[in-house]
Parts: sequence; structure tokens; C-alpha cells
Amino acid sequence: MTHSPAGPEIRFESVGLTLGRTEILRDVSLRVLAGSVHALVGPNGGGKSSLVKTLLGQMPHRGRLSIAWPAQPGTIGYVPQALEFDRGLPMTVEDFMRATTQRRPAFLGRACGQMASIDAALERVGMSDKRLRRMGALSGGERQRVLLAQSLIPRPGLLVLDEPMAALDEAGIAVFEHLLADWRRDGVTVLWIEHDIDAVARLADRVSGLNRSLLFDGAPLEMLAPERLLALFSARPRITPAPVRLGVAA
Ligand SMILES: Nc1ncnc2c1ncn2[C@@H]1O[C@H](COP(=O)(O)OP(=O)(O)OP(=O)(O)O)[C@@H](O)[C@H]1O
Repeated sequence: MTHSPAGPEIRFESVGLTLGRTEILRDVSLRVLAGSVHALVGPNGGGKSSLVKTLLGQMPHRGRLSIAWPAQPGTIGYVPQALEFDRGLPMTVEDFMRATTQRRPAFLGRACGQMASIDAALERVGMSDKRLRRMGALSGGERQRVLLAQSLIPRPGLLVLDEPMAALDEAGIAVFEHLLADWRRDGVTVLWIEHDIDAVARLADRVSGLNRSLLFDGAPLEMLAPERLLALFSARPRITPAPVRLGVAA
């Protein structure tokens, strides 16, 4: 019997990020409830990817960040923003899946049972028949399905999705919606960056609006009212450049 992964609660407390002289995130406090589908929306460059990268340990940050797992720490799955592959790169879908889902070095061979999980994940996203295609020869939507497939191994308790629907066609969107329904049923926590406001209204439990700082956070029906969205997408981020630290001559 496979046990359902139960997801963690995530807390961002006064999280800030300054890169060079630009303040990317300011004083972001946000709670993502365990087992919820929580969407992050906001304009391009508003800091959504940066916020999730602080969570994944890929960006430095100020403030506090915590991931509280219900029992022992589980697996975090991540779907990055669309990846580009050179058409000539001799890497098939299967090679990519092996490389991204195996912890031990490839020269030690395949881990036992790995191919069975890869088969199941590719099946789930409808990519089994394209497993021997080169990554660079796939359409944007097909690549996006493979990115979703790699996030399923090992079974995640927390999923961080950066615009997973970006290149998906209608059939791909249906695949994504099925995955989301399964994650919800299994109590997986999903933190989901999305530009498609209708999809967020339909599928998320909660939504936060981010434009460098947090502009709103609540139930989609309430938060996605036209006037709130207008304020989020038309506001220039109220960002002040970080103070210049002048070197002091010795
Ligand atoms: N490594 C970096 N160094 C300097 N600036 C960066 C770096 N990464 C991101 N930025 C800047 O931080 C800002 C926020 O970028 P981020 O990608 O987090 O926004 P986003 O809301 O995810 O945007 P999009 O919806 O376009 O993906 C942008 O102005 C971006 O240029």
C-alpha cells in the first residue's frame, strides 16, 4: 500500500530580498496552509519566482522562512519555468527523466525501480509514446508535460510550480487539472505561480497577489475582483533602491 504524502505548512515571515541595488522583495509575510493549493499571481518581474526560489534555498533572503512537515520531512517537487533545449542536444525524454530523478551519479547505472517510476510518471502526463524523442524536438507543451512528470518522482509532499500551464494545450491543461485533483486528494501542499487568472479562480484554494510586496491574500472569489487585479497589475512597485554603501578609505 502506498501512503498518501501529507504536505507541510509554509510560513514566510517578513521575507526580503535585495539583489545588487534592487529590492526584489520587501517584507513578505505569507502562510501557505498544509494540503492547500495556493496560487501566487502578479505582474512580470513582480518577484514571484524569486519568492519561491528563496523557499527552495536558491536565493538568499532576509526574514524567516519555515516549512513545517506533519511528520518527518517529505520530498519537494519543483517545476521550473519552461526550459529551453537545443534541437541538436542528444538527450531524449527518457535520458532527461533519468538525469533529473536519480540521486546517484549516472555512471553507477540506474537505481532499482527507477524505470518503473519513470514509466508511471510519463504515462500520467501522456508522454509514454514520446519517451525516445529528443527534448529539443518536443513542442513547448510536450516539454512542459515532461517537466511535470519529473516533479512526480519521488512522490512529493510539497510541490512548487512556476507557471506549469504556460505552454500547455487543452489536453495538457486537462492533464494538469487531473494532477492537481490527485495532489489535493493526497493532502499535498501546492504553491503555484500562475498568470491565468481564470485557472486560479477555478482551481486554487487561496491566492496571493505579489508585486515586490504582498498586495492581497485570501480566497480567490474575493481576491480576484477586477478592481483588485487592476491595482495589482497596474501599480508600479513601490521600490526604493537600496542605499549605496560607500567604501570608507582606510
Ligand atoms: N539573479 C538575479 N539578479 C538580479 N536581478 C534578478 C535576478 N533574478 C531576478 N531578478 C530580478 O528580480 C525581479 C523579479 O523577478 P522574478 O523572476 O522573481 O519575477 P516574476 O514575478 O517571477 O516574473 P515573471 O512573471 O516574468 O516570471 C525582476 O526585475 C528580475 O529582473
